[in-house]
Amino acid sequence: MAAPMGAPVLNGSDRSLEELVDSWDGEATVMRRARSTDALITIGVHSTALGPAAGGCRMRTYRSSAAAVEDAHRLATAMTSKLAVCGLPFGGGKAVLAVPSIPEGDARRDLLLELGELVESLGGLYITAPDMNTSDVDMDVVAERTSHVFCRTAESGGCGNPAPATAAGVEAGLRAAIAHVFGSDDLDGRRVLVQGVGAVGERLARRLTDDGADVVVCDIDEQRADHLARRIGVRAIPAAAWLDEECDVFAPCAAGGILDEGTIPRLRCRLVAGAANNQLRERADADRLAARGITWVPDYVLNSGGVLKGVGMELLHWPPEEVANRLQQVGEDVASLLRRADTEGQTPLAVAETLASDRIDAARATRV
Ligand SMILES: NC(=O)c1ccc[n+]([C@@H]2O[C@H](COP(=O)([O-])OP(=O)(O)OC[C@H]3O[C@@H](n4cnc5c(N)ncnc54)[C@H](O)[C@@H]3O)[C@@H](O)[C@H]2O)c1
Repeated sequence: MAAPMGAPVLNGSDRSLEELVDSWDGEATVMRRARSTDALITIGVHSTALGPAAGGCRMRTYRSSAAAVEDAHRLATAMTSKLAVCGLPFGGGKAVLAVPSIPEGDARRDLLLELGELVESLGGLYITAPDMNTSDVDMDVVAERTSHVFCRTAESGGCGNPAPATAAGVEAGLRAAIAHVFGSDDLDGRRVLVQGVGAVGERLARRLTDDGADVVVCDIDEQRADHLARRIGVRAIPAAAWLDEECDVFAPCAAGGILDEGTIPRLRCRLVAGAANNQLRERADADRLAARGITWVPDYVLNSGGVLKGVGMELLHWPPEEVANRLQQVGEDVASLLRRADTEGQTPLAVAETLASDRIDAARATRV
């Protein structure tokens, strides 16, 4: 699966496929070589303790099949925690479409149909949705082969693009975290650096600007950041300068793995709260942040708005007002998580992990 020059490739670790499958604590690793294109379809089902495994379908380029499986495992594991913390009756899963380059036209359609067939063959064990490089329009195609899919287009009866709901949930949680750290949720003049102004980051930057925050944006696509900055009247900085920018809040809304032993000592903020999945390179990074006195809101607690809307509307048939309430609830969840972390002298990550595992253990206990 050689990648073309210039395509962003995820390398993964050097572990073999066998090691990855043997060492994962998930329930199932499903792999299928696509018939139509040079692609590997892999689905990680991490846990069905709370219900069928739900989670998005990521399309991207990987160095190897092992790197793709590793990503599916990592993302599925995070979905288990996200859905458990949200209190939703679903487990965690994730699909990865590992492609040499992002397909368009018929090749894309054929690949999505094959994903639909694979999902259908699992009989409801896993329910798919959009993720990186896939959209609600793609989910309409997947739905031609399976009913186990959510976040289809509004025209097809789905909830549409989840990004606006994700951004709304992030803002609610971010305000609660600001109140916790700074003593007031007033955004007026509060400097927030938004890294990545794609589907979620752009919406978050707009919302925060409307509410009076002093927003600074950056993106590896520097033209995108500059355009947005001009349109909403904020400042853009070069993507590489994110560690040099002094701010109250750093809101990562781009890639994962950005917080590690190299970057954490250089952060110039008191709070890190953003939408990006898997922000920590390793678990110990939560302790490194705490040791520096920086409050970090676990990403899967803050970025649950999209899944709350998709699952709520399409799988649990919540009315619109219930969806809106649940998005605001992200703020209350973050506030109570941060309070508990302070009271118990634990990191917010440790508290979120306990919350998730308590819910999963309680569900297992009632089944026995
Ligand atoms: N879309 C959702 O509803 C949703 C839900 C939950 C979590 N997330 C997570 O939030 C993050 C953003 O999602 P999105 O849907 O907005 O993605 P997107 O692809 O629309 O936007 C990502 C943006 O980040 C930029 N970017 C990538 N790497 C960068 C880097 N190193 N520095 C600066 N900018 C960089 C890209 O150029 C792009 O503009 C991802 O980590 C995603 O997994 C998204």
